[in-house]
Amino acid sequence: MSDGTGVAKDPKVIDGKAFAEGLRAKLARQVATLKEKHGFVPGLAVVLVGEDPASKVYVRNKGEQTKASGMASFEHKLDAATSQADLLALIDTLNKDPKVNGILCQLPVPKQIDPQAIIDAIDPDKDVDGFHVVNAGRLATGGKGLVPCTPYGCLLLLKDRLGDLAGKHAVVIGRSNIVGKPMAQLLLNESCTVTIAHSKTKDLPGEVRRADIVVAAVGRPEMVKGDWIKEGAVVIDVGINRIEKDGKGKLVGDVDYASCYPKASAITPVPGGVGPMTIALLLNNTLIAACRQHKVALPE
Ligand SMILES: Nc1nc(=O)c2c([nH]1)NC[C@@H]1CN(c3ccc(C(=O)N[C@@H](CCC(=O)O)C(=O)O)cc3)C=[N+]21
Repeated sequence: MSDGTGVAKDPKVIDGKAFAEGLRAKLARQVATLKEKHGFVPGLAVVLVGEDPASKVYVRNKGEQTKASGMASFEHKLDAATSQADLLALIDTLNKDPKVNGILCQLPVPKQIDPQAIIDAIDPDKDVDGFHVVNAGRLATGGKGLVPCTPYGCLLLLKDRLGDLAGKHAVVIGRSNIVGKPMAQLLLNESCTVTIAHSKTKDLPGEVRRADIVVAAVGRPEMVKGDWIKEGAVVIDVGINRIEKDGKGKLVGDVDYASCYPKASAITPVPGGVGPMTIALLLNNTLIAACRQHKVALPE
């Protein structure tokens, strides 16, 4: 396979960037269809309070991609000293605005604000992060909700590689509400046998060695080592860690790529793996939310 640069692509490497580009091209066509047939475009509101470095990268990429897909982007950049009451008032306005179909408040928020209060305040039907308890409950009970973007993106990459996931043993490392828990739910819904490992897991390398699918979402740079990986396993790296290496800033995942690569049958790189998928699925969730709010079918 070639990407036009003359450099052959490594088939072992799961190209999340290319997959996300394909998704976004499809989204742009769907958005165009909605505009033509139904006279509306999906709208996404992103709220950023203060300046978190990880959120800034995310906001920059997202803003460009929202507009490129033909959707409406509403950015609200608030001062780091914003009170919880003021933020809740903005969320209330966005909940009531019919042009806003999706709302995302960047996390983390400054310490005077309780993130749970913000998540609880967002209309579940506009909760494109899928963090609201109603959406977590729908995912857990097989209902029609909005699925958190990062695990959703990981699932699409896995299904693209493996097809049917039924019966696979999946080990999810990390138990956050944002990635680990919803990832485990999604894999369970695909009939995987799922283990959720975490900081208190007794023999983490031993647990990971049994996995056909490894999803690493702990936020610890290069923690998962090659000798933990069963020959032929598929490795999905959710981590985005900025580290200093040889005096330079570098982006690494939760997986020690160099040692895991030879063992895996497929592996996601950082950057260019799961990260771009998160944004593509955010736009996809916005499209889904908009279609439901307008009571029209999702275009082909
Ligand atoms: N309510 C909320 N929802 C989120 O989903 C959320 C959030 N808050 N706060 C911040 C984190 C971070 N996050 C990223 C998503 C994509 C990339 C991404 O596109 N990464 C690229 C580029 C990375 C780079 O070049 O720095 C890659 O991995 O290839 C990064 C980071 C979403 N977050």
